[in-house]
Amino acid sequence: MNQQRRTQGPTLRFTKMHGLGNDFMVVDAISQPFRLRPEMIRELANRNFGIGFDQLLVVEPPGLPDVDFRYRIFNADGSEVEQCGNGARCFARFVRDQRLTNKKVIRVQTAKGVIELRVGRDGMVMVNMGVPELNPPAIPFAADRRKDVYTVDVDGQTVELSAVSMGNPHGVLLVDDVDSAPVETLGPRLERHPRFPARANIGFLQILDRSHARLRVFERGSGETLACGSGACAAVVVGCLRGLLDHRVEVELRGGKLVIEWQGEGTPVMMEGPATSVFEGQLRLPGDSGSRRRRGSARPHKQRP
Ligand SMILES: N[C@@H](CCC[C@H](N)C(=O)O)C(=O)O
Repeated sequence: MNQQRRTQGPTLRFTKMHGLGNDFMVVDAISQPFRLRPEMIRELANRNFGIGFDQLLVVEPPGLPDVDFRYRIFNADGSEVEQCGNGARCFARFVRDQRLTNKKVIRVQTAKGVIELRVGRDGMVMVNMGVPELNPPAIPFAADRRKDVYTVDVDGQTVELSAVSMGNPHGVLLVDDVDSAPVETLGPRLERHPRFPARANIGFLQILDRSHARLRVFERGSGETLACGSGACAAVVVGCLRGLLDHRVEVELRGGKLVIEWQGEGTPVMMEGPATSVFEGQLRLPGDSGSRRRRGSARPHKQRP
């Protein structure tokens, strides 16, 4: 019995959430100790053998003055990344649901700077996603000068795309119809294309009219997701720069709709959308003895409007 206790490590409380079907395991690392290795994150992200999620979000105390929290993001493949739009909305809902703050405007430190989140009365969350970066080395994207559209060679096939960073790197391709777009074939090749030295999220954008678009995103480190918030912001920036979209656009993703606003170069992109809690759970992590067995329990989450 004692032996068994020693092989089981500490328990970890978490909340399963999603933003339009882009799903997350969210961990409060303020009130409980938390450190996971990349292989453990991959195991937990597995949809058959683990909890299953696109990203892990970790809430930590702030490391800067005038900031409420620090928020870290890990893809399903265990890589730590700079930005997550849907995650930011879920983060805002999480810190209020868990009573870590009662503020309506929350300032959060991410790996790429501070973002501001505003929780509305209707439960919708508005995120200031910051000013998009279009300078190739800063994205990072390999090009000798900045252009709105780049030509990229993918195994002998010429592909036209735009490149932008929303804190994280995005490539955006215009397509006639997202349903038949080559997301599964071109997505992974472009994600790891040498011209994106830090890899990239690849969006396939269909323009419906000047204020409506459809989008599918093959995400870096997670594969195609039902929605990508930073991808929707990047797509609207690209659509505006190419003169195809107005300043306020409803973007339809596979999991639902986001409203994105961008007033043009040098201004921040605003994103508005929902954040949903699904259930709360508890895991027993493997102990130091190397036992890889996990035990868990979960209870459905009561929704607040
Ligand atoms: N789902 C996210 C983006 C998550 C990070 C991304 N996969 C990356 O590697 O940059 C969103 O809603 O923005």
